Amino acid sequence: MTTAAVLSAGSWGTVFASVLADAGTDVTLHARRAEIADAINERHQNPVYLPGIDLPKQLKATLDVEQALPGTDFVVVSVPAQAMRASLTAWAPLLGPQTVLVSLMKGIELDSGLRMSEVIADVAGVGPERVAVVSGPNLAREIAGRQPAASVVACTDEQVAQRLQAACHTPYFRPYTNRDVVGCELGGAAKNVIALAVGIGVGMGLGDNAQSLLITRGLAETSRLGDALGADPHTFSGLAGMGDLVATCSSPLSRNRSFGEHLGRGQSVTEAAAAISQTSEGVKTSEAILGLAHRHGVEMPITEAVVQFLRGEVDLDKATALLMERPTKPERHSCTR
Ligand SMILES: NC(=O)c1ccc[n+]([C@@H]2O[C@H](COP(=O)([O-])OP(=O)(O)OC[C@H]3O[C@@H](n4cnc5c(N)ncnc54)[C@H](O)[C@@H]3O)[C@@H](O)[C@H]2O)c1
Ligand SMILES: O=P(O)(O)OC[C@H](O)CO
Repeated sequence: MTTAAVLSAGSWGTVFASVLADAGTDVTLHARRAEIADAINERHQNPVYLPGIDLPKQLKATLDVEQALPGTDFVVVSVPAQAMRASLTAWAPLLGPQTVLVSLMKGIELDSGLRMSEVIADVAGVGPERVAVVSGPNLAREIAGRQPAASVVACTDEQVAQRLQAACHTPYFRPYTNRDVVGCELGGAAKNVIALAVGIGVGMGLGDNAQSLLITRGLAETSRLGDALGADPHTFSGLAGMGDLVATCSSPLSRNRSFGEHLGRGQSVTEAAAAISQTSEGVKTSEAILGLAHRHGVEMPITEAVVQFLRGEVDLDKATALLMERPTKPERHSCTR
């Protein structure tokens, strides 16, 4: 039987662990709080992150990472992107020599500009063939209700991707494989920034035309950066690109879009963070992506406007003007600079 440990028991970690369990994988979920571990083991619920949702009865939770990790086929990491390096540094000594590490995270490390799979490889000292990524239009609460969804399992080693695909394939969760780890991770991280922008627009009372503008040109600027980073341009029209962008920008379940809505209604970043109270990766990842864009000479005007607004350098009217008053130009294929 395939075995997996999932670190940790937030929204997506809990739901992806449930998917693995429903797929027949033997899963242990690591929780940081006793109330969560006990509720999962005794009542099959995670009352903090997924109140009212019934989890698979075979899903086990533990507070003891030394019990969860040793000897597992997959170690799945699902913590906020900016906390990943420190968390994995503590867990790395417990990893087995064959274990494949799986990132569920959709962020870029702020200080280094590294993607999560790069941070994992760096901290765990493993090659790219032992690091996989799961990314796609996967709003945790819908999947917790076993509503149909698809995703992408990306790894440079196709056989590793296929093993993970089999370990998480259920009647309601359909994973595709892809060898383009760069494109899948960038698509997942950048869509959070665009979802912030769309949410801000919604909060300001802007209509569907403006939302479509941000989504479409957001995909264009993401594809430009992907081109510079060596991603496969086709990835951005797939589930980890356009698919996730549309789901996140359209759904009231998205924390990033909701965070943006609070900002668009005039709340501060601190007030919006308090209102959402869960991970909204786009806030810090916007800075990281803009840093990458500058380093590679890529124009990302929507990301730039989001960053300037979050830094308090421009207000919403000025941010809107920055985007709308840019020089006009032909609409080109999205991955041409
Ligand atoms: N929720 C979703 O629908 C969803 C779907 C796909 C991908 N993701 C991605 O998964 C990642 C995790 O998101 P989430 O929704 O589970 O977030 P969450 O806020 O629901 O849970 C975060 C988890 O990380 C833990 N944590 C928080 N700070 C930590 C720290 N400093 N060190 C170690 N652990 C810490 C928390 O205890 C919690 O278990 C993010 O990168 C997110 O973009 C989320
Ligand atoms: O709630 P968000 O904004 O973190 O988005 C969740 C998932 O990434 C959607 O695929």
